[in-house]
Amino acid sequence: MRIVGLTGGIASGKSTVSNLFKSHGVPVVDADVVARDALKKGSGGWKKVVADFGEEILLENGEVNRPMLGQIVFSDPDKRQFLNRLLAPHISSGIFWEVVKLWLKGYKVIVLDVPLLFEAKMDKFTKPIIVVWVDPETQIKRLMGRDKSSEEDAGNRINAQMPLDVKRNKADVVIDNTGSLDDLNEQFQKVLIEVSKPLTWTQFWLSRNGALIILASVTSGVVLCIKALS
Ligand SMILES: CC(C)(COP(=O)(O)OP(=O)(O)OC[C@H]1O[C@@H](n2cnc3c(N)ncnc32)[C@H](O)[C@@H]1O)[C@@H](O)C(=O)NCCC(=O)NCCS
Ligand SMILES: Nc1ncnc2c1ncn2[C@@H]1O[C@H](COP(=O)(O)OP(=O)(O)OP(=O)(O)O)[C@@H](O)[C@H]1O
Repeated sequence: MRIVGLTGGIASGKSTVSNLFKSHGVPVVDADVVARDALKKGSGGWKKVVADFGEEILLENGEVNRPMLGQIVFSDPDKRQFLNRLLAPHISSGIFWEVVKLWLKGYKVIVLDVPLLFEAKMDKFTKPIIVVWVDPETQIKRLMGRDKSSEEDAGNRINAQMPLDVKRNKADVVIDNTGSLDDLNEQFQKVLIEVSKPLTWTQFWLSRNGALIILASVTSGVVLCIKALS
C-alpha cells in the first residue's frame, strides 16, 4: 500500500487538494476530522480536555466550544503544546484505524491529509510527501476570508505551525497554490499521475493483496511440508 502524505500550512489548500483526490477515487484520511472526533462529547480526548481546561470551555450542550479553545491555544504556545500532547495519542490511533479500514478494503493508494505531518513526525510513514504551498500574503488573505477572522487571529494560527517554506524544503512534491483553481487543477493532474505509478515491491507486499499472497504461500508451504512428512 502506498500512503501518500499531504500537508501544508493552514488554509494553503490541503482540503481543496484532498477533494480533488477524492473526486478521482483516491481515499483520503483527514486528520482534522479525526481530531474533531477525538474531541466529541464523552470521548477520551474530551474527558482529558475538560479535566485540564475546565468546564468553562464547554458549550451548553456539553460539546467543546472550539472557537474558544482555539482562541486559548493559538495565542499561547504552552497551552497549545499541552493540548497537542493530550490529543496526540487519540489522533494517531484514530488515523491508524482509518488506514487499517482502507487497507482491509484493498485500496492500493491512500492519502493522509495531516496539517501537522512534520511537526508530529508522521512524515516517516508516508511517501511521497506532497506540500501544498502558497505565498504568505495569499495564505493570510484566504484564511481571513474563509474563517472570517481578524489579521491577528489568522497570524497566530499561521505562526503556530512550522513555517511553510521549511515544509516546502522537506517535500517530495510541491503544489504551488498561489494561483487560480484552474492552475491548481493543472498541477494536480501531474501529481495524480505520480502517485498512481505502479507500487514498489515493498508497497505491494504491504498492500492487502500482497499480504494475502504471502499468507497463501506460507499456508500452502506448511501443508506441503506436513504432507511430505506424513
Ligand atoms: C484548537 C481547536 C479546537 C480549534 O478548532 P477549530 O475548529 O477552530 O479549527 P480546526 O480544528 O478546523 O483546525 C483548522 C486548522 O488549524 C490548524 N491546527 C489545528 N490544530 C493545530 C495545532 N495544535 N497546532 C497548529 N495548527 C493547528 C490546522 O491547519 C487545521 O487544519 C482544534 O484545532 C484542535 O482540537 N486542535 C488540536 C488537535 C490537532 O492537533 N489538530 C490538527 C490535526 S493534525
Ligand atoms: N487556488 C485557489 N484559489 C482561490 N481560493 C482557493 C484556492 N485554493 C483554496 N482556496 C480557498 O482557500 C481557503 C483555504 O483552502 P482549504 O480549506 O483547502 O485549506 P486547508 O489547507 O485545507 O486549510 P486548513 O489547514 O484550515 O484545513 C478555502 O476557502 C478555499 O476555498
